[in-house]
Amino acid sequence: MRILKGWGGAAALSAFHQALVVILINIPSVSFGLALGWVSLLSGEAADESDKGAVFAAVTTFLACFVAVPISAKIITYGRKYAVMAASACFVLCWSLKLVSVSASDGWMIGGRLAAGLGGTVAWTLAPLLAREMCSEGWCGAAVSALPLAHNAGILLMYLAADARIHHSTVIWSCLGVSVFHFFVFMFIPESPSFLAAKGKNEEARSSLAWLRGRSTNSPKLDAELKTLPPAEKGDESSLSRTLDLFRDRQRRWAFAIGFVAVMGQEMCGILAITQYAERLFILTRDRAAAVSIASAPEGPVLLATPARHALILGAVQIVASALSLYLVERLGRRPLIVGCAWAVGLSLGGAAVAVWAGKAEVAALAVALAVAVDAAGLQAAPYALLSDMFAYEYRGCATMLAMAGVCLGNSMDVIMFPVIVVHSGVAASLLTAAAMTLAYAVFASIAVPETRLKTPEQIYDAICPAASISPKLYTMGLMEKLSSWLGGPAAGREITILVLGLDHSGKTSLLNALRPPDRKVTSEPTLATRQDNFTFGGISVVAVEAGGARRVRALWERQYAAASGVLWVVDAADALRLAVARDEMQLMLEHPAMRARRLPLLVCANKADLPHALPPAQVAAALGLECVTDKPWHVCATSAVSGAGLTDGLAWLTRQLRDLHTDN
Ligand SMILES: Nc1nc2c(ncn2[C@@H]2O[C@H](COP(=O)(O)OP(=O)(O)OP(=O)(O)O)[C@@H](O)[C@H]2O)c(=O)[nH]1
Ligand SMILES: [Mg+2]
Repeated sequence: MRILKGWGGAAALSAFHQALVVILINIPSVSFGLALGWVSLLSGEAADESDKGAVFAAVTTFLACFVAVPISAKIITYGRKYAVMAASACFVLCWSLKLVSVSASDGWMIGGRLAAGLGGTVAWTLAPLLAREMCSEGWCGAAVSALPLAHNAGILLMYLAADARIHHSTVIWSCLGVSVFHFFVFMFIPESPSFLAAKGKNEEARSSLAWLRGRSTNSPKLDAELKTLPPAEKGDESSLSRTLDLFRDRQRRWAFAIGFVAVMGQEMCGILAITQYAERLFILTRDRAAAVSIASAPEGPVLLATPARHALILGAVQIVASALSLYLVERLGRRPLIVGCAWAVGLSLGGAAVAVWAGKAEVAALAVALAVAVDAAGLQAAPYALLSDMFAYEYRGCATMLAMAGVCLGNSMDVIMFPVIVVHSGVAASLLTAAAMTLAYAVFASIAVPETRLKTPEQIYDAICPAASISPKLYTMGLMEKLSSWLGGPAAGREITILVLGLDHSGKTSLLNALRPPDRKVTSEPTLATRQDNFTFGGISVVAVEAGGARRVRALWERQYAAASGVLWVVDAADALRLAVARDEMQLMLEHPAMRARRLPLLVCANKADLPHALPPAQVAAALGLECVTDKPWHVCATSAVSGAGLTDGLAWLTRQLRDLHTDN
């Protein structure tokens, strides 16, 4: 630890702790991969069974998942940590039963599969939730995407064990050892800070966050992130009422529908079956090729390797690509990855189908390998990141649970449908079906899937389906995207007054100008008294009252205080010398009798962030003494009125706060 602290300070320690947590929360997913690999043809359990037996084995495992979804929903209400441990406990049971089944009847084996299904579902529902809650912004997409990587690693490990002909009981004992070890190690990992904050355990949340971010518990640097944690939940709301609440809001409903189809659809597209039944596919491909080539070339077809090795190569390709997806999902974003990969996988599978028809075994193998690689590099992981981005803490759990039920359904259909098509209509038909389904998914993704990386749920909802009160004619302004829209007159519903304050020359008029369509922009002369404008942010009608910041007109600010529901405080982040003046003015404003002890959201724009010497938001917050502001929710964002950058995030925060105030009152 000391080495890490010396080498890169808190950042290195934080990266180490977060990586450790991501690995540990995904160990049960590795175990699930191992269990599925064990069920597959290569590893033994179903090796002596007929086609029907192998399908039955996989279906038993997946059907157990349906039972596990409501169980998972219940366990996570007691704690994320206990749920991860429960997942490992299921795998301890699974491997123990499989150990008994080596020398006993099939009943034990089926029990083992059910336990794997239960543990696997708990692991799959928890890993994206926990990764999102424990990792910092900018890393959590990659952390969520580690789930398919862990799953693929489990399958590959089992394939390797089978290829190396390791004895069955040695394999089972090793798997059992991993689950037991994980169960005990996880006891020492802190609980999710979001979960603790939602339970009102703020001190524990602080310690947990401090450990995750590699800082001491009294570090002021934790304050900003602590403010983003969910507030303490009121009462014991059941999962069912939370789920009903999820569907009550039109925007959330749409977001869920898109996330659900994105997650379930990619599971249904056939890659699982194609990898799980890879060996069988390659045998059939080889036989088909042999039949064609016997007629034309007596020496037989050229094959890259044995069918079992083909499956192993596929597993290796998949794992490398899954590792790459961790980088791509943060670098490229969710949408380009989902859309691009869906088209590429669909076309590769179509190519593979044609190659099988033409009897080109090697081309088919390469096309399938390409499809598997592209699928693992993006299509498998990115929908999970998309789904977890779409919901705030309170709905993320039930949205993930419901999506997991869809995943179980998708997987079950996958493992039932594709082998049946292979047996009745041939490999080419099954590849063609998978290609058609993936291409249909690609069309859906191209039309419906939004970009969600580094966006708040409100921003995502506004991109998917603007709130009813927003004019359908949205004004799009470069990076501003669809967040803000201009309405000529007051929108329907209650209007909320936001004061736009700050020293002269800080950029108040320019920032509001960035939200106006070209024909409504005002000249950026110093504002003399006040200027009033109507805007709609995220469905809320806002009257923005901008007051001139020159010294002689600051005395007029207080006339506006009583009507204010929120404050947008603009500072020139590139003018360090005047920050002290801005601080004093802000203190005066906050201590005014009409403002003191009122729970008004305070959004501070650290403006002119485009200038080279602009201070980052954390330094602006420190210079303004924001840590002493305890009676108002506050947030600092770096903005540039020139490009509009940063304004979207800040306004989304303000909108969320205003919406909360609006619903509380
Ligand atoms: N580079 C850069 N310049 C900015 C930015 N925002 C505002 N400016 C410039 O700063 C100057 C002052 O901007 P205004 O928007 O008029 O400032 P104000 O806060 O409204 O000033 P008062 O009305 O006098 O209180 C103008 O020349 C703007 O072009 C920014 O984000 N980046
Ligand atoms: Mg002005």
